[in-house]
Amino acid sequence: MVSIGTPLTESAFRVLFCGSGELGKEVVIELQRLGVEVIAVDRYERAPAMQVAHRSHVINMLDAAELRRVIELERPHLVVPEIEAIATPELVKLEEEGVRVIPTARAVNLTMNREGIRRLAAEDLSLPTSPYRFADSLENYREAVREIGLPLVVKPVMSSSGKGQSTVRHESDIDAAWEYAQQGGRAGQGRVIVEGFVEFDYEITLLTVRHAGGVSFCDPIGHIQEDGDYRESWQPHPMSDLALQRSREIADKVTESLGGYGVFGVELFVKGDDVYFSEVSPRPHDTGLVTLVSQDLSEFALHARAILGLPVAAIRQQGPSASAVVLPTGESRAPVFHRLEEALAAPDTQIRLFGKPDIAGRRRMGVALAKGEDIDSAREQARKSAAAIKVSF
Ligand SMILES: Nc1ncnc2c1ncn2[C@@H]1O[C@H](COP(=O)(O)OP(=O)(O)OP(=O)(O)O)[C@@H](O)[C@H]1O
Ligand SMILES: NCC(=O)N[C@@H]1O[C@H](COP(=O)([O-])[O-])[C@@H](O)[C@H]1O
Ligand SMILES: [Mg+2]
Repeated sequence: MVSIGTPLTESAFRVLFCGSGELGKEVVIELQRLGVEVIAVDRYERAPAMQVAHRSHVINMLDAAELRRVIELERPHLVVPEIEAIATPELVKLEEEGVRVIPTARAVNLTMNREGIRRLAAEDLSLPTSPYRFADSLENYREAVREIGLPLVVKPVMSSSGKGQSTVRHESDIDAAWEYAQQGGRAGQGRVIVEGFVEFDYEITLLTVRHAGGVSFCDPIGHIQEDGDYRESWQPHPMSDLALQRSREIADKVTESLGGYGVFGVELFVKGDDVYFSEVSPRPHDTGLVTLVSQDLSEFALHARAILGLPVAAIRQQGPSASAVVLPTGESRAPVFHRLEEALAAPDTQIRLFGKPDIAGRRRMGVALAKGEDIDSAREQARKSAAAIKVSF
């Protein structure tokens, strides 16, 4: 039986977020609607989820002692990792001491490092993936490149949103990709994964929900990535029955192995009827922002329900829908968003502005969402709406 008390009293059900970006913000809003007390933690002040939580802490989440201090101070019923860059081995220890980590500390620890999740998927679970090698010196890297062959993709083992990632198509780009990965990784001590380039027809995110009533799949989300970072997503992405069945089998296997309750974003490459596992987020996925308009229960609402141990009886897809990111480049501690009337002029269009407190270079600051007669028109409207938004710095 799940019971929820009263926020800010001794009966409160407390949830602590490690990471407070745009994805966490939407989950926090859903938890607030269920009367949960929410504590938001991140490395900087006024992060998006902090602005809708009951209170917040600013710490270096990669520092094990700091992470432990905040969790012991707040004594949350659940700890919800929202980004990868956390001292996950400390979460494993805390879990052994009785702290509940979503979905599990092992899942968070394995997926924070590309090596952990890739070896689990390819070697333990025998799921199809791109060919891969790991390297932590320029010499080993060059050898890995020779073994895999061009074209290939180089990524720091610890990075996300495409940071430090490059595709190598020509001999002359090999060393530059190593250098770029050295600068782009976080806390990875220079280790990289070298992956054979998969010439896929399309790629999808299969949102998979593990909850008290079993496992549910959302309709597949198609997306476009540039520089390893998402630009547009849409749902439902058309697929053959066989490719969809294989996708669900892969998603079920990998999420079952990771265990726990919550939403997982299973990233898959599809070529014909062949499906390759790429990676998985043990949390809502950025491409799943489209579910804010495409489903009756968004991926954020689903995560909230699942982690609380509540059932998900059905997920209703509500027609062709799309998202397009608002991704400005500039320098500011108080950016301003203009021409919102134009962005919202068309019916069935919404925007989210994340409220990030500053920008230094390129940063995702918002998203446009649209429904349409078909996927093409939904995508066109989402792109138009995102492009209409002008940012001043
Ligand atoms: N082996 C590969 N073959 C072809 N394309 C790839 C390969 N690996 C990555 N990509 C492309 O780069 C994108 C980003 O890669 P990946 O998901 O591994 O990076 P990431 O930094 O973890 O991104 P995010 O955190 O946004 O998921 C993929 O969605 C895909 O478009
Ligand atoms: N692909 C992972 C992803 O989209 N994560 C989302 O971006 C935030 C970091 O944004 P920032 O880099 O602008 O601070 C994270 O907190 C999370 O919400
Ligand atoms: Mg990815």
